[in-house]
Amino acid sequence: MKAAIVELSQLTKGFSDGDQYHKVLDRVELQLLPGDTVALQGPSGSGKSTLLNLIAGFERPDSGRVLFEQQATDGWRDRQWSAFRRQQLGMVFQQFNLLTPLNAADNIAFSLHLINQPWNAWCDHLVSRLGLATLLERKVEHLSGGQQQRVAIARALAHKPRLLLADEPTGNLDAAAGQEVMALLCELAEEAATTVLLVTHSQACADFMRRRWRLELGAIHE
Ligand SMILES: Nc1ncnc2c1ncn2[C@@H]1O[C@H](COP(=O)(O)OP(=O)(O)OP(=O)(O)O)[C@@H](O)[C@H]1O
Repeated sequence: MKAAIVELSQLTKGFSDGDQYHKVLDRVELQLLPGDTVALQGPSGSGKSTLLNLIAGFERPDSGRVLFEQQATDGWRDRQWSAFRRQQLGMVFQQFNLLTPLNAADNIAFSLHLINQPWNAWCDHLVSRLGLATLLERKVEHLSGGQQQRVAIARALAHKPRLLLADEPTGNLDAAAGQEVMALLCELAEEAATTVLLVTHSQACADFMRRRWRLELGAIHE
């Protein structure tokens, strides 16, 4: 059996609201294997984004562990989390989260700039497959939602990360644009050998993934 890219072990996380503690994740166990594509679904407020935030290091667990490629992250400082995100992680969000003063090309090059790498043949391939060749000089705020999400996918995969976290990537798109974005995301993640964990409320979107998990009452069910 291949070693997990990400493993959550007995992971518990909750939030305090006044003097009430509200447990969101309760001793969650999961493993994402190399090449996995997984849809994470569940009711609103069940903790899907919280789980992604724990894997990305934006939140810290109350107890339990996040392991990345068998390395425990418990002792990581902010600097190590930043390096991990720059080098190993790609992220795609519902709201695109592009750098709006910049054009499409500079947004895509941004991930490479953070690790001191130049634009390369893989970036040209991403641009070509995502249909962005004629849009590279355009400010991203002047692009349509579908075009912006295609730029976001190129940015997320430009450095061939080990793991792609996608949070409702089609949430702001119509059905046709959503299907197109999902097909490209899957194709390019596979070419980059990137493991995908995708949060979605859309069954059509989840159907693009090979595995499906449901998060409910703090626990994951496959
Ligand atoms: N930083 C925070 N402080 C306090 N409570 C939080 C925080 N982040 C999340 N929560 C709470 O944790 C619970 C899970 O939130 P989360 O956003 O992870 O759910 P979700 O499954 O992604 O929901 P949705 O599908 O609606 O996006 C919610 O009750 C939310 O209010």
